[in-house]
Amino acid sequence: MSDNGTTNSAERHATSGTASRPAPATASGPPPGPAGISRRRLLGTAGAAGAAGLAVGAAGGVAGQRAGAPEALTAVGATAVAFHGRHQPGITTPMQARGHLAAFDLAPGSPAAARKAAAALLRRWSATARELMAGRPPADDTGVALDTGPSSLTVTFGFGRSLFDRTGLAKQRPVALDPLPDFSSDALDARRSEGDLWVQIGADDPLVAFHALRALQKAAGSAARVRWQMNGFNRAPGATARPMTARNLMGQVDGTNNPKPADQDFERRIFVPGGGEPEWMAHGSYAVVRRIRMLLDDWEKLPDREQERVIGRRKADGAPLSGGTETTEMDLEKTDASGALVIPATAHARISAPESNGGAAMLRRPFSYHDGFDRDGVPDAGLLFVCWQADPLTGFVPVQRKLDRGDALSRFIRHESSGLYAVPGGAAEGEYVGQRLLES
Ligand SMILES: C=CC1=C(C)c2cc3[nH]c(cc4nc(cc5[nH]c(cc1n2)c(C)c5CCC(=O)O)C(CCC(=O)O)=C4C)c(C)c3C=C
Ligand SMILES: [Fe+2]
Repeated sequence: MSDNGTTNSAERHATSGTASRPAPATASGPPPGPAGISRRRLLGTAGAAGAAGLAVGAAGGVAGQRAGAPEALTAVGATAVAFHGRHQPGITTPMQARGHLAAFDLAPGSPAAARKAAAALLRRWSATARELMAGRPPADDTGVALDTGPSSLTVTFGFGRSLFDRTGLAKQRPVALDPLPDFSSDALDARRSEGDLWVQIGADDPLVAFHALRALQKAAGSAARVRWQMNGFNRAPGATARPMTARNLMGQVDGTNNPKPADQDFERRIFVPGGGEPEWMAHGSYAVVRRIRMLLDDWEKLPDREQERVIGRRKADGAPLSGGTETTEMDLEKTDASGALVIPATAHARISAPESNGGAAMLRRPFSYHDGFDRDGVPDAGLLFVCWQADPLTGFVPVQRKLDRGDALSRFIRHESSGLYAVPGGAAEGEYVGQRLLES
């Protein structure tokens, strides 16, 4: 990261397509002003995000829009992501420090009434998300996020398979929403899976994230009830000296080989094309959501050398066991003096690589979670795995099938819940998310 906040191509390559974010404005460079950050640095940060293809509003202007808010915020608080755009926010946006995932079920009613209620709800939710993402509190505000800027808040909406029958829109249901196959390692809890509507919230401030969750739940009113809800987190912006790929709760560098927005085939792999099927999903994407518990007591007994063989990458820096640095391509053919594969045949990174799956790829954008310890002190912790693709049948499904058959990591994880959601393209100004479906 250079002083003016721009990310050079080598640095961008060295981090996940979604994990890179600016260093805190106060970490280096000229001394900050009394309010914590100079205007030059603030604008530099917004400029860098814009150059990376991310939708960012006028960071410098956000604080001024709120009566009683501080005159200037740090870059963390001031960064705003645009609600309107070709794609919904929260897909290519850098991963945020805090996340909430929630599924809602529509209230019982006739298909016509349910569709009308869903349309009104998405209109209300879109308006709430747009205001909150710009740092403007809703009319009946609880005050939870007063004093903070938008803090890179994003809200993303998706539709589950069950929504289409509930609303009489079965003919509009994408084939891509067909149920995921059963996997032998699944231990799924139906009550924490699927749902008519899905909401993903991310923000770099925990109060901002909770505020959005509560505002959306209240905006649902009697139209929909929370079916399940999960809380997650990632490394806080500025916690590392330079932008670095995230680590998960097993301590691994996780996200290295994600597709990058600069890749030539990124759009094709992650987003449904305009004019694709069905039409209302143009520029949308499909999210697979899995709550994956990590069996940390077992994992942490394994020596680092063995942990590295499970993944196929070094723990310290994420470099492949075949050599080089984090960004060096894996050499899947390399053998040692005894003729054994250096990256074991069962290594997670080998089995999940596009080269092992006919090119199948997905954009992984997870949150870690920790929901406490049981009576014996066993942690309920792991990954809220969220991956994005233009079609789950050519993304998640073939890769998970292969992992299910021979991944060395599977001994240390358990898939406990699952959801598959159609996430429509971004709403244009004056539109709400999903309007093209709900008013078709
Ligand atoms: C079906 C998709 C995947 C699931 C489920 C999954 C779970 C999972 N993964 C890790 C840790 C790592 N995964 C890494 C790479 C990686 N994983 C997947 C897919 C799934 N992972 C892919 C497609 C890739 C990229 C492979 C490649 O192209 O090289 C890595 C290595 C670093 C990286 O590239 O991100 C780690 C570490 C955990 C802990 C986990 C479940 C809890
Ligand atoms: Fe993985």
